[in-house]
Amino acid sequence: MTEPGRQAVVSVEHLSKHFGAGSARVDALIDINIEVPSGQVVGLMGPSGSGKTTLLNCMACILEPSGGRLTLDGEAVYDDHWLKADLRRLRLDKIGFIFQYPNLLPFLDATDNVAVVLHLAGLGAAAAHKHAVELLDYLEVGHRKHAMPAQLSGGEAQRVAIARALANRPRIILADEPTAPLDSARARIVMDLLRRIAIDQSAAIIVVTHDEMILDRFDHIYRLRDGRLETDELSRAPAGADH
Ligand SMILES: Nc1ncnc2c1ncn2[C@@H]1O[C@H](COP(=O)(O)OP(=O)(O)OP(=O)(O)O)[C@@H](O)[C@H]1O
Repeated sequence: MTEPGRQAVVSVEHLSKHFGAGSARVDALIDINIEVPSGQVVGLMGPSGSGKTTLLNCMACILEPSGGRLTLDGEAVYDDHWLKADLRRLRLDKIGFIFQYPNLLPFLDATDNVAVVLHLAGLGAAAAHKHAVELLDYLEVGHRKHAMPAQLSGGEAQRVAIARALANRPRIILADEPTAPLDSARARIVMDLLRRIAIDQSAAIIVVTHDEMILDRFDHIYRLRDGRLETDELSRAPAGADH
């Protein structure tokens, strides 16, 4: 929930999404309302088929909602239709993506996996390399900067992927099961890094997860069931308060 006077970085109002029509119609999202302020990491949970990925894809402007409103970083982007012509640009400017598997380029070392994105974003090669090393240090994986993806552990590879997702300094980070392949200790390290990023970058981070071991790492948990948000949203103490 957004505290008074604190602007939501992600605001979803009365959002709906259906697929198909007539007897084949599936109501994947029904009247969803979510607000995520800066500095918060929120979880999106629910059984298989409850609408988590559909909601994440709508927030990412990858999937067009069927109705409602979506505001990202103070900009209205959807109000019963897209309000922005260039959704690709919007994604590049505002959103970082983290996936279940890091999807690193196997023929580039850790540094170049990050630098290539910075270079695509317009930095010169030397500046991209320097900033890539800074990002790897920030993600506490700087000591592996010369390692090839095949030489990285699952947790290290995910941290390199997170460094890559930060290349455009996004205010919004959307993560789809980022800790699924990790053991509990590594999952907690990744979640603690996401928290640090949310605070340092005034970002809003939304994590789809089934991982019960990281529940205490979220500021809020939103639970979906059959396309609806359950009303008994669990409010958690800010992570870090008790450890
Ligand atoms: N492209 C599509 N066409 C038709 N139906 C779809 C499509 N995408 C999703 N659905 C349906 O929408 C509902 C929500 O699916 P969604 O993938 O968002 O669930 P989920 O909670 O992410 O599930 P999981 O945990 O298994 O990934 C499901 O009934 C699914 O079958």
